[in-house]
Formats: sequence, C-alpha cells, structure tokens
Amino acid sequence: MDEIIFEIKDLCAYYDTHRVLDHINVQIKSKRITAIMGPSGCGKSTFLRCLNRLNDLVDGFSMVGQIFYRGQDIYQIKDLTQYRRKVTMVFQRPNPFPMSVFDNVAYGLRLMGIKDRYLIREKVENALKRAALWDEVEDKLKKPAVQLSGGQQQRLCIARALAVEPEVILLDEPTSALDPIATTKIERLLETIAEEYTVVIVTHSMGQALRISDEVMFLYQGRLVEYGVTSQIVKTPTHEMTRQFLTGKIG
Ligand SMILES: Nc1ncnc2c1ncn2[C@@H]1O[C@H](COP(=O)(O)OP(=O)(O)OP(=O)(O)O)[C@@H](O)[C@H]1O
Repeated sequence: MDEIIFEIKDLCAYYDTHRVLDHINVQIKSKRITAIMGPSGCGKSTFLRCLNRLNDLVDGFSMVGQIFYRGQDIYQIKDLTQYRRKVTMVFQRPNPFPMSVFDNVAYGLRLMGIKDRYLIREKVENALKRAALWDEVEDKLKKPAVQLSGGQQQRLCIARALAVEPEVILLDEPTSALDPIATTKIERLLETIAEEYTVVIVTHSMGQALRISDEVMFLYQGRLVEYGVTSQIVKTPTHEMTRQFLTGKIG
C-alpha cells in the first residue's frame, strides 16, 4: 500500500480577494516524485509554498481548508522551524549563503545544535555525496559557494537541504535557470533521492515531468483538473485542459 504523506482537503488560497487555489483535494504519496504542472499563473508555486507554510508571511495571503502532514494539520504546528526541517524547500534560482561550500551544508546542522566537528564533517560529506557534488567540490570546501557554477550551486542547495535529513523536498522549478547538462544531473539526483525522500516539484517542462515523476498534478486556474500516474495521464488525459496543455495549445 502506498503511504500518504500529505493530505490536502478543500484547499482554497487567496491573495486579498483573488482566489488562486480553488477547492484542491489531493493526497501526495510518500517516497515518490510528484510533479505539479499547468499554465503560468495557475497557482503551482502558491500550492507548493502552502505545503511548508511559506505563504504565511505574504501580505494579503489567506487560505481555508486543511493540509495534513502525516495526519497532522500543519496549520496547528507551533514549531515551524522543526517542521521546515522535515519539509524543506529548494528554489528556482540557486541561493547559496555567502559563505564557504562546507559552511553552506553545515549551516543547518549547526543551527540544530550539533557541535561535534567530526560529526558535522561526516554529515556534510554525506550530503554532498547524496547530492552528487562531492567529487566536484571535495578540494573546494573552503571556497566561497558563489564561485561554483549555477548547476553546482543548485546541487549545493539540495545538499544543504539533505544535510538536516528532511522527509520531503519541495522544489520550485529547480532547473529553469540551468543548462541541459546541469538539468540532467539534477534530474538524475532527484530520481536517486526519491528512493529515500518524498519529492514534490513544480516544473514547466512536460519532458522533465515525464522523465522523473511518478505522479503528476495538473492545475488550471487554481483548480486541480487532473491527478494520477504520469505515464497514464500523458497517454490518456481525461480533461480537455490537460489535453490542450500537452499539445501545447495552452502553456
Ligand atoms: N505575493 C502575491 N501577491 C499577489 N498575487 C500573487 C502573489 N503571488 C502570486 N500571485 C498571483 O497568484 C496567481 C498564482 O501565482 P503562482 O505564482 O502560484 O502561479 P504559478 O502557476 O506558479 O505561475 P508561474 O508558472 O508563472 O510561476 C497569479 O495570478 C499570481 O499573479
């Protein structure tokens, strides 16, 4: 039986009075890659950001409905830092901190109160290896992270997320600023980490969704118009909007 990690019940989201998510009901499976697709402005990023409450501080944002993470209503959670350690986010543009490669990955570990230098070193190395970056940076650990290439910086951000041992990695178009080679490396990496983690990714690329995702959610004007196994939906979409999106008539 597939384990459900997120259950979203009747989620509506608003910026002031503008409704951008419209009665979304969906369950997201654990240790799978779920892609969120749909035309520009349909609410993909807003949905993703709801999953770790990143919209909380956005002016004018409000929502109704419920999001359960492992059965717990996330809007009842008091310790958001702890929650965001479990449900972490990687953004569209790589955003390494202005510090060394090593310190970027060690940052969250130190924040957790880990002081043992050997343990930090071991966890940093491990995270960089899981992010398929170790071989490229093992002799650059003390160099500023901003000196890495864009693709390396994005894998560093993924390593930073992995270091604190999350359960879910949310990614908002993580490859849109990268070239095809860097994109392929990130896609391979996501496929590998999905054996251990739940991955939810916003992507504009049908090819990317097909290559890496198990399930896909199609949003259209804030509504979830289709959800299911990616290969099946691509072959036989049931909704007219999905069909139009797949054939490039809307995008
Ligand atoms: N901070 C904000 N304040 C007001 N409106 C917003 C804000 N952020 C997003 N919106 C609006 O909410 C709607 C959904 O935006 P969202 O970024 O979630 O869509 P998206 O599908 O991710 O778009 P894209 O593919 O272009 O990134 C859009 O109409 C957008 O203009």
